[in-house]
Amino acid sequence: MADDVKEILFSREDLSQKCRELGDQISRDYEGKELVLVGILKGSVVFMTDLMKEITIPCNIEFMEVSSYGTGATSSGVVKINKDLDMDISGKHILIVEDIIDTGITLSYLVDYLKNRKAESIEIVCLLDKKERRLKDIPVAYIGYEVPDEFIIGYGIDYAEKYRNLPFIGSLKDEIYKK
Ligand SMILES: O=P(O)(O)OC[C@H]1O[C@H](OP(=O)(O)OP(=O)(O)O)[C@H](O)[C@@H]1O
Ligand code: HPA
Ligand SMILES: [Mg+2]
Repeated sequence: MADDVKEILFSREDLSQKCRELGDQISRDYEGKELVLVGILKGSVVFMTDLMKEITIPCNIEFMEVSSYGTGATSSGVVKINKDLDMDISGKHILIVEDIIDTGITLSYLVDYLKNRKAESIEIVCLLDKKERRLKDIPVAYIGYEVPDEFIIGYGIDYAEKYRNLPFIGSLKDEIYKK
């Protein structure tokens, strides 16, 4: 699996430090508010578990499962909701926890989808931002790192369902996905 990595972009240590920084900032910003973290499966699974441990104020956690990439390296453009929220989010402060924003199609669809549920606020924390490829503009309140226009894997993020269990974030060798 590690042989398929072109370059390690963020180490285990970098990522744990980044979660600490984001957790501190979120804890300050949401002090006294009813915070619900909404992890977007599957990609956000590792980021969500690391980030939530660094948040020092009370919060609920929820998950949605959303997909648009399938086994390819480009967005299908069609966002599929495989699992919706379990709780009523009216009056709550929603913080969507996402691993990567690329075209922006997934997050803009999601925010639109959740808009009429009477949440007090809806914001996004996204670990990685691949700015160069953006097709849909969407404001992201908290961003971990900017990444180059490479196919990213590891720390929950897959190519065709593989590499999610790598403990670091890297780019995938071109020959693996540009066939
Ligand atoms: O900004 P976009 O171009 O929409 O891309 C970002 C989305 O793509 C990936 O999800 P994917 O559809 O691969 O599902 P997964 O999280 O289960 O891997 C990633 O986890 C984001 O949700
Ligand atoms: O670079 C990426 N890697 C994996 N999944 C993704 N979904 C959007 N961009 C990416
Ligand atoms: Mg994926």
